Amino acid sequence: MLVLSSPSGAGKTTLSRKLLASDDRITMSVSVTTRPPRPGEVDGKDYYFVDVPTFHRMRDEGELLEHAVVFDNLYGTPRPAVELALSAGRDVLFDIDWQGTQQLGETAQQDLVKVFLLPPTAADLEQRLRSRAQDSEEVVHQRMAKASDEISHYTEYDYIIINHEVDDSLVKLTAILQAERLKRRRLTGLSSFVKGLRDAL
Ligand SMILES: Nc1nc2c(ncn2[C@@H]2O[C@H](COP(=O)(O)OP(=O)(O)O)[C@@H](O)[C@H]2O)c(=O)[nH]1
Ligand SMILES: Nc1ncnc2c1ncn2[C@@H]1O[C@H](COP(=O)(O)OP(=O)(O)O)[C@@H](O)[C@H]1O
Repeated sequence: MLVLSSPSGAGKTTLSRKLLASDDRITMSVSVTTRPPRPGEVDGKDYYFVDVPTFHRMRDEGELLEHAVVFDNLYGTPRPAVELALSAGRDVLFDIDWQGTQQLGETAQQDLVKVFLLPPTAADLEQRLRSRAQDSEEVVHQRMAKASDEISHYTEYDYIIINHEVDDSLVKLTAILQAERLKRRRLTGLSSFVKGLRDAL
């Protein structure tokens, strides 16, 4: 389970799309949210857009692996898709905030790799939020105001990427993923492979 968190606008969505396009062993976890869709966002692809009662029902029936309030909206990770992907041996990428990351860590610390993305400067962050051109001035202000609080959680993450240039950040994220996949405890079938090797020697 690879988690990518950052203050809004640092580039999580952009980097996630690039990783998904370049690695066929990882699946995106599509969250549910009560936030209204932005122009161009597709239901079931970017998010599952639901109303508040539907979100509450999913939460109450245990259908969410984690959930949190972010910028006055509800967000959560549907459990079945994640469990299905993991049991099929796939990796899962999460674009979730620090609250959700903490909740995943409570049950799956060993299976979690946590990456925090930082903007190079405050001015870059503001410019990226504006360049997305999908949020109102008020929403941009609200997100800038929250950025410092979000960033304060960077110490809870395993890896930090300062997102200067997207392709360079992708190289770094891919390196993290490859190294984590090679951790001895994550290599299924390793002991029988080594046994076979040793028996042949
Ligand atoms: N805990 C949690 N956070 C989420 C989830 N989905 C998205 N988020 C976070 O909610 C925040 C706002 O997301 P969004 O409205 O798409 O805005 P953006 O980050 O500016 O693109 C971001 O920090 C996301 O990482 C989720 O399922 N659970
Ligand atoms: N490394 C980067 N350099 C310049 N612009 C970027 C970079 N990464 C993302 N952006 C732009 O910044 C805006 C916000 O990026 P996005 O991926 O939506 O952020 P997040 O998902 O973290 O809120 C988008 O317009 C995106 O094209």
